[in-house]
Amino acid sequence: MAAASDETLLSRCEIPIIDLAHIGTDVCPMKSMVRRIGQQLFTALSEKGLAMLVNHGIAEEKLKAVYADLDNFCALPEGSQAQYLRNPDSNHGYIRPGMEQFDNTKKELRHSFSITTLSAAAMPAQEEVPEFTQHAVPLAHDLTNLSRVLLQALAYAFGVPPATMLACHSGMMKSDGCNRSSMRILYYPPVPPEDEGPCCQRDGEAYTRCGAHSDACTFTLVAQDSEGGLEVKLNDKWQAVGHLPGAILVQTGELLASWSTDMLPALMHRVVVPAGTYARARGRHCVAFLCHPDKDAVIPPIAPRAAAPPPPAFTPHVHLTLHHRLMNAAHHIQKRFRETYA
Ligand SMILES: O=C(O)CCC(=O)C(=O)O
Ligand SMILES: [Fe+2]
Repeated sequence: MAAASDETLLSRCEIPIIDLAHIGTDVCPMKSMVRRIGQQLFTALSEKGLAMLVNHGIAEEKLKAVYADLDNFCALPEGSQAQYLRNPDSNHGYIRPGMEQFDNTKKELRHSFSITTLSAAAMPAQEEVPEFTQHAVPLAHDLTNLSRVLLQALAYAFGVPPATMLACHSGMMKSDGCNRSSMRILYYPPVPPEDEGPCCQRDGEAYTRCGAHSDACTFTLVAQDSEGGLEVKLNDKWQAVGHLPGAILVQTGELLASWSTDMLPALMHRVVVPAGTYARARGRHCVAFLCHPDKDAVIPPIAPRAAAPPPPAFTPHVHLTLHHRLMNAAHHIQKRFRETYA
């Protein structure tokens, strides 16, 4: 069931909004700002599992360009698309509607191009989608750099050296197979699909856009072109998020939840078929950047610095447990892939 009213977390002012203006760059961050943002991020993720980032420096035009490229890719004949289908080993490539299911009770209407390597050879060819590579690669770098800023901010809040946190995520988008980070470009087509006749209330029962799940990563950055049905589970209730033009959402993933022993719980989320005819007929675009640690990373135990309640005592036993979980992060992700892909 979709969230009951037209109200959203945003319209009720229940989403923390974090302003990244003046934070500097990932290589030259402004320390005092990074510390402050670390505390804001920690509070937001521990209380809500998400925050909206504004003044993050990623121009809307860059997002619009990749949305248009995915539209052009989706318009190619199936035979052309087939050359780029997702490779299960690298997790790179095109995922047709129905190939990736988070919830097996409804058909998930979603096209996704998942980018894990920035090599031009792995992208749609110039003659098929002319500027796919030129648009996707810089955006992937921007989202990597934004993730590196947030990792440093979180490190301060956890009392971990920022360099350590960065070192554990050093392979993001390096295309060498040592890190599972991915940039997913997503298109949710109108509901029902154009070849299935007019829209009716029952479409929400047969179809969904993205089934309920949490992400098997450190955190996810989400940019979206419209509200289009994004919901999160808070206090056991599904709640519509709402859309703040230009903002990028950050959501806690399962690995951050594990390392923080659930001080920052993983956020369950989904995208439902919106109730209004106009929103259903419009389709929705989104970019989700899943920030993963390196496959061989060992993250030190983390505890909040100045947050209440007081940090749990990390005994050697807890350290061992965290270390053990971390060593199994790669296995955890493999298991999730087996459950999700047809
Ligand atoms: O479209 C969205 O907002 C969510 C996408 C998502 O959850 C995912 O790709 O993991
Ligand atoms: Fe997700």
